[in-house]
Amino acid sequence: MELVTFDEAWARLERHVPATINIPTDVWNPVEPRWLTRDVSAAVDLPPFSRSMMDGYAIHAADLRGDAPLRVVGDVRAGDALSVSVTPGQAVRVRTGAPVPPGTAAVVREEWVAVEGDAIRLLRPVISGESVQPQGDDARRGDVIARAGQLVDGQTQAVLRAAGVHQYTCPRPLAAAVLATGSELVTGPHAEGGPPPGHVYAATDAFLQSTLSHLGVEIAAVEHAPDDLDAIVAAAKRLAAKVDLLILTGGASVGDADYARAALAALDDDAPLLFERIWMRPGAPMLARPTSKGFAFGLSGNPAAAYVQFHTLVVPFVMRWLGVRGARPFPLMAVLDGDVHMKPVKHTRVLRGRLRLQRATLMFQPEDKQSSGSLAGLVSTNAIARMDGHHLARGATVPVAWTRGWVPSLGLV
Ligand SMILES: Nc1nc2c(c(=O)[nH]1)N[C@H]1C(S)=C(S)[C@@H](COP(=O)(O)OP(=O)(O)OC[C@H]3O[C@@H](n4cnc5c(N)ncnc54)[C@H](O)[C@@H]3O)O[C@H]1N2
Ligand code: MOO
Repeated sequence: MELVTFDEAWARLERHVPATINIPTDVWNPVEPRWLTRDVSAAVDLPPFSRSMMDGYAIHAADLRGDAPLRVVGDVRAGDALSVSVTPGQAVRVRTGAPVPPGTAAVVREEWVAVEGDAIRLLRPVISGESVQPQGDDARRGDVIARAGQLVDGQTQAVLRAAGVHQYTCPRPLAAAVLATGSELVTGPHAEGGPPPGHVYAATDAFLQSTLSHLGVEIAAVEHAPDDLDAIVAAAKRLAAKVDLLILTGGASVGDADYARAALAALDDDAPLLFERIWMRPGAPMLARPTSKGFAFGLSGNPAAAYVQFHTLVVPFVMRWLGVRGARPFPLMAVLDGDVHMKPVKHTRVLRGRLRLQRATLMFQPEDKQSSGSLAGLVSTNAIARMDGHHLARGATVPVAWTRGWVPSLGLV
């Protein structure tokens, strides 16, 4: 069976990212993370009118440094339409957020004036433009305010709304299904006294689901199937016809009860398997192929191996699919905090561990246990690191990717 290098596996995936169907999205709906497929321009000036930044008095250019009393001729509140203007010798009371009247050179905050009946007197000179935000100061109508590839979350939506944008364009949300295979899997609530002999509790779909959900992918189904070729093929076909992304786990290796390859091959259309084994450890047995609705992966049964396959290749692939232009495996570099010695193998090793900031340096500390049978460390794992070769000394620089903490990592690709 052909083994491909890690970089070749990514190159093949990159060439097969499905085309997205772009849909208009309403800026007033709460949003899962989305990525823009087109630049967005401001529909109105931001702010839409010149406004006061303080509670105070709008005054004319002729009165910025005078100490003569200024007659207060009007009062404008936030939300009011303007009906007065400011002329020399006059002031208009304004509130924070109110439009400033025509003729305004500055707003003097109310702490800086003495009120004398229906007039005010400046307690200090004011500079031109003080406490006034001009119309279009932040962005002008027609300016590009968010570029294609930009993350849209509540923060971006706030800007789009403020700039009068009602809709933006991003890929249609993806739906995914997970099919966990293995007759040994116990999928219900924990039984008293542990699982039946020879059985294990299903684990992998928990992190697949949560990470995909964080990316805004809808989880349409999570199913389990025993090691039975017909059952797995039937479930895989049914799910692949329904969702954009199908992830099979287990049975990815070469045993006579390993059916992932047959199940993926049986999917309706005749798209090729892009690869079925990678020079990667853990995580060598991994399958990938386009489907008529999208894409399917077969991940290793070992949860730790599946975790590595998922975060190295599936997550950046899905992010590309969602429109994150820069998404790629191991987008960051970190300094290794510990020596790593491994058996010499031809594989690209992927280490699980913890990223943390030490002063201004990102440090990666590998977990003690790196075997594909070790799962317990994932409780504190928040990153993976790439290791080519079998020895790395403390202080070496390694390519890394976050596996948790989506808010920082989304901005970093
Ligand atoms: N003769 C060979 N045997 C194996 C090879 C090989 O090259 N030749 N490759 C090994 C490698 S490397 C890996 S990784 C595993 C992957 O095998 P499968 O994808 O076929 O996985 P399974 O056999 O189905 O399961 C492996 C292991 O993981 C447990 N498991 C499965 N699914 C789950 C789940 N959802 N939650 C928790 N645990 C799960 C399962 O009980 C097994 O213990 O193959 C090697 N074998
Ligand atoms: O590829 Mo396997 O995950 O090394 O055990």
